[in-house]
Amino acid sequence: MAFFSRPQSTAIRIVDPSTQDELKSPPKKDSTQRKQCRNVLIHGFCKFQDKGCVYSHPSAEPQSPVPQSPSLQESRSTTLKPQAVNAPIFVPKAFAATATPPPPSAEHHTPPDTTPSATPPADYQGFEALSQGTYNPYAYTGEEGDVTAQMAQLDTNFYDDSQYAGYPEYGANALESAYYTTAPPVYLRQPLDYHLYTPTPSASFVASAADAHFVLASSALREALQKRSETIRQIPPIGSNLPDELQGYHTLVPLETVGGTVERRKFGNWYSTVYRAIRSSDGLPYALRRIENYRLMHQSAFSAIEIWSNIRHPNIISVKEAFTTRSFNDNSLVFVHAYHADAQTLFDVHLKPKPPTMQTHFQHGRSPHLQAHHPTVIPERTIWSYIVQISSAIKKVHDVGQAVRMIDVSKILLTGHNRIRISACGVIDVLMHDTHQDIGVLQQDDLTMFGRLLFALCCNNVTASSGQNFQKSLDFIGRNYTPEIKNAALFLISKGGPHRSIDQLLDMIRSKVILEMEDALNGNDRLEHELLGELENARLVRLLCKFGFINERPEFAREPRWSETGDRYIIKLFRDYIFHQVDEHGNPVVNLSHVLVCLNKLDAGTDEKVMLIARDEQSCLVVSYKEIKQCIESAFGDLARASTQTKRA
Ligand SMILES: Nc1ncnc2c1ncn2[C@@H]1O[C@H](COP(=O)(O)OP(=O)(O)OP(=O)(O)O)[C@@H](O)[C@H]1O
Repeated sequence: MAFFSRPQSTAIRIVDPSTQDELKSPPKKDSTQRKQCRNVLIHGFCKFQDKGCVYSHPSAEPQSPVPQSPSLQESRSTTLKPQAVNAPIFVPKAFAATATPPPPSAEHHTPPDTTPSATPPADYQGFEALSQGTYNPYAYTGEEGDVTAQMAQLDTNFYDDSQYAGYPEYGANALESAYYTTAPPVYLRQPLDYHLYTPTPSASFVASAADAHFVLASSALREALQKRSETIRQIPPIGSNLPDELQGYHTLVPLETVGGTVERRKFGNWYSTVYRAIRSSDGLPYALRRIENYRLMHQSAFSAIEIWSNIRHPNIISVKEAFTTRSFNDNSLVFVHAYHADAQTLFDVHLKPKPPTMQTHFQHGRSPHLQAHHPTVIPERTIWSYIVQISSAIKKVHDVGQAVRMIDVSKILLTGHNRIRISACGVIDVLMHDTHQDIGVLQQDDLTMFGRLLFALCCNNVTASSGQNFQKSLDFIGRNYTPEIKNAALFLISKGGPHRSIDQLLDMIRSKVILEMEDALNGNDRLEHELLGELENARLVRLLCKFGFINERPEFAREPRWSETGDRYIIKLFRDYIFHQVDEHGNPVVNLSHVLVCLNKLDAGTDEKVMLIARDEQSCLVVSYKEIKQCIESAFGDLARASTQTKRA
């Protein structure tokens, strides 16, 4: 059985190196068997002697004018010398299996023939190409079979096709066609290093440390998203006396303080309360708006909900459904909307009087006493952003022949950084179903309500557009904002004719719409940038899962060969090396950085060596991360194959 095949080489006894004979490196290929390099004959030296030229170079010493690069020298000096540990060369099973290069495949290993009919003699192609700056050592086709074999060997050692089998988009062919179709000939197939974190664009192009108009700075964005998750998982307050279940929704949590001394505002003529609830069928949170004591007279009132449930717009809170219920011990009407965790109304954000602060007086060194909050003027850019977003939402609704009917500071929610959405859509349509009104008139009302909202936001006062405040508010807007804002507010609030439309407003503010689009696209780039940074999060989990599958399988508990020899033994010792280290006092070392460093190196398959010590401390193994990676791939492959065989049987 494949699982139990005995490894070719395993443990090395720890012995005194001086007592051991020096081991010889494997003999190199006899260069005299190869043709002599013509460069040496013609020029007396070959520039490419150490750079891939496969011909023989009899006098090796001073003839190469090209000094060896430090990195090359270094990599040679750091190459494992088996003598150093006085041990035979360790060849793990998986490695040994792939050590013999497979027959060269034309598709992958033969260098593409780039030269058309008038090809210069093969031996001189290198110089020609060099003079043209396109030198490719592997296109030096004098002994193509030899080069191809070398490439095949290199290829096999660097890259194992099977590890990408599950990822068609990472497949070697896909990569080649994606990256190299128009490129000049390649010497080696370079797989995408998908185990490496891809560098994100320079901070000077995508500034993730600072707030963008629609996206917070990277750290603040993460914090906000964490807080949202926390909010979604908040449990209902004890003694809230809410129904356990409501038409397929459970775990109701009120989103506003109710009862006690809290003054309740009315939704039209009715009291309403908003809850977050979890829908049983999909386990997701939704916002439930309950209208208390409302008796629905006609089922046809819900027809508007059907229309609203089909409207999708980034500035409208989507409508899911509506139903009546007696679960609250009254006749309640419930509207279900999309839930946006941590959303706040524009009233709460900008207009609500804030609690008094003492900060100013402390700063001036005077005795602290409470200072009333003075509302701050909302920046013009923010006002324009709100205007464009609300206009866009209104346009969508008017285009489908509906009216929003509720554009108010208490019904527009701030759901993200400068992102607003109109909430409670469809509610008035149901509540006022019996009062028939012309849709054109309702759409004109939308514009007027929009104008009032603009006055309220610019002047920090919900009654800014009312009779006695109107002139003062207009002056205030004139002093604090550009004339364009004032014009837009006047256009919306004025009793225009029936031709006043949202399209006219959009024409007036075209330049601001473009600005908003720029910011939205920049926000998109920022989010892609953030996503790129998170893309490879799963790779260490994948590795740990493989460890979990391989280590200590109970069905092999009585089979010492499963874990005590071969690849599995190396994996077991490596697992000890990562997780089970102890300090000099025998206490466990719990060092997460060590774990992450080891797993990252393992995933990358680096050439760095580690010494793995047997549990009895009588023997050790010196293996590279690359070899351990191959052991894991091989052991996991055995398991994966066995699992599919069982299924087939
Ligand atoms: N879809 C939603 N997703 C998340 N939170 C919401 C949603 N709809 C409303 N809320 C939150 O519920 C709370 C109450 O909303 P509501 O519309 O009742 O506002 P209000 O200021 O209490 O107005 P009202 O006078 O109508 O009671 C607000 O804090 C709002 O942020």
